[in-house]
Amino acid sequence: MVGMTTTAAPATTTPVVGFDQVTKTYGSVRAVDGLSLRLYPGETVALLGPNGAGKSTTLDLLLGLKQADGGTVSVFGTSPREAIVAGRVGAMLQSGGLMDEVTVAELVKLACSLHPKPYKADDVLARASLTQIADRKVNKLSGGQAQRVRFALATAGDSDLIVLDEPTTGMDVSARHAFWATMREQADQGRTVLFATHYLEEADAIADRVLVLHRGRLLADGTAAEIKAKAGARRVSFDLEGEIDEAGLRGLPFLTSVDVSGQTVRIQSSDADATVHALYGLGVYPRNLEVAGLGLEQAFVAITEAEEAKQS
Ligand SMILES: Nc1ncnc2c1ncn2[C@@H]1O[C@H](COP(=O)(O)OP(=O)(O)OP(=O)(O)O)[C@@H](O)[C@H]1O
Repeated sequence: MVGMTTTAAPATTTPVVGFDQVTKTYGSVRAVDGLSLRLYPGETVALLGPNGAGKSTTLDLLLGLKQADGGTVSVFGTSPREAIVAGRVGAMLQSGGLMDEVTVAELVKLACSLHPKPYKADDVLARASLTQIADRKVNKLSGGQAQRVRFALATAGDSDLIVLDEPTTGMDVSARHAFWATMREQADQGRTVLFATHYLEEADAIADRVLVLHRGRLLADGTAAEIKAKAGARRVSFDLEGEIDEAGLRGLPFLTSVDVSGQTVRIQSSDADATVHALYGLGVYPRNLEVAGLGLEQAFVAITEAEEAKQS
């Protein structure tokens, strides 16, 4: 696993979230498998993983919506339930149903009235860009607008931990930007933000720590840069003239993938220097040669595929 996060937390600091050897099974499926992790104040943490990796189950355990079969889950040193009752946790869940027959403003006011440390409803509406549609019935909202209402409910009061399960699904580009700008403000004020996402570019841009889950286990834990470095591979692209000997290219050492499109070749290699050296050995002369590190998305695919290969 990638080395621990760069966030230096003193050993005496009570973690915001503590998972200690946590396991959760559904029948024969181990959704969470001996998971241990600690989150500290002020961290913005992205939880990544392929479908079925256990992200939602992890968040449900953390919110006390599901009980672990083994291990312990603590939030601010107490049980999830106690932390939630104390108003320390705001959450936005993937499939959280919204009451239908009420207006956006009524629903947000209700959430504020239930929060132990509420914000003013008008401020919550404004922050989620809902003021214009405050009088609209919740069942008349578009998918992206409904997401913004869920976001408003998660930020109805002054919580220290904000948990978001795929928060920007369905939001358009400007709604996403506004959403993450607000989340940055929340983190800058010392709150911990934990979000599960399939948008790796969001994780790369927003998170200062990235957790990669796979089959309920933590495969990597570090900054986005550390995760990219862990994948090790590099992208090499170049143009060739004339007929391209694809079979020859596929025989190059250290390759993890080859893609030929027209006269352009894109490869991934775990040792780009050796691969390029061998390329010249084939007697071909690459033009416009570029070597670059992996993006977070490619690194994520490389790490999870390598794990799949190990297990199969
Ligand atoms: N209530 C349930 N009953 C049975 N199996 C479940 C239940 N909830 C989740 N699972 C299984 O547990 C595993 C982890 O599911 P989970 O929803 O936590 O993954 P995820 O990483 O959030 O996936 P996705 O990215 O698709 O949302 C999957 O194999 C899933 O099928």
